[in-house]
Amino acid sequence: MLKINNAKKRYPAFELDCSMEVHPGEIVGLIGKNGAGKSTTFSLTLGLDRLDGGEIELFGKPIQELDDQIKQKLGVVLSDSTFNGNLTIQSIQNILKAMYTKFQPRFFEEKVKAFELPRKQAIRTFSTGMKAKLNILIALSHQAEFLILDEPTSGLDAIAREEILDMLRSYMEEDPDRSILISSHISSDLETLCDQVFLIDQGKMIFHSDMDTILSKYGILKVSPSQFETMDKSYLVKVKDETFGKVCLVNEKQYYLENEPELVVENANLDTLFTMYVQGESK
Ligand SMILES: Nc1ncnc2c1ncn2[C@@H]1O[C@H](COP(=O)(O)OP(=O)(O)OP(=O)(O)O)[C@@H](O)[C@H]1O
Repeated sequence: MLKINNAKKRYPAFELDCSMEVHPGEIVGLIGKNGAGKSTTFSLTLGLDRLDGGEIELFGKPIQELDDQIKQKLGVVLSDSTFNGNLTIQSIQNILKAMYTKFQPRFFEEKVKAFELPRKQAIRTFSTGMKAKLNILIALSHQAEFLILDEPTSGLDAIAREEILDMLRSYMEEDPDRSILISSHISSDLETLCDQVFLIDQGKMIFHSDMDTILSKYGILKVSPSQFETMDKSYLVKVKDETFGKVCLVNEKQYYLENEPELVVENANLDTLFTMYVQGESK
């Protein structure tokens, strides 16, 4: 679906060099703190920015050859993407109908109603949440094979976020070959949705794993300085100083549960893993 091989972008104060893949049937999450390079990766993937090196292939074709046929197969939400603010949902629907051969008017109208979005009001008057809902509806409205979603749930309350995540799950269930690449600041959203997760920091991919491995293997140990001195460090990935001692990220929590019963082993989630990878030190 998508293959990014050492894609490079150089700005005066930032350099991106990243590789990642999205296979058919996968939901892949991209996490990174503000300014890590997520939006730059998305822009390069869509050919909106010029590559300074490396290769990107979408549907098996170099991104430089992105044509209308491929664009029909993509559903996109970009953080700054929106239609002209004077347009209404009514007029946007007409535009989408003309743009996409597989535009689904019934789906679009049903969801507009379900989200209680006004059809005849200029979209510049919409709240952040209303705009976010509209953007995701637009991306889902033409039976795309691949969704590329940069922060699609940003600005949404918990209930609306869950509705969007459910829509994405239904979208995947309709066709096993569909894929999603999604970024979010809200790790819990990605945790319940994604099959694979990539972590980007300062323009580089610093971690990649499938979600099952993260949840089943990774753990957090909170240890005193003396416990840290004596503990087995074979599966220690990152360490961070805290007032009580150290927080340790380990990638074989079962080993510590079985062999170091005096240590408290907590499950790692995407949030803790992200924090430890970005703020922690390697052993
Ligand atoms: N056109 C540009 N010119 C110069 N620097 C840029 C340009 N676009 C992005 N950058 C820089 O590239 C870096 C990465 O930005 P990017 O928007 O990709 O981060 P991000 O991970 O999407 O952040 P956020 O979560 O805040 O949206 C930032 O330091 C940003 O200032």
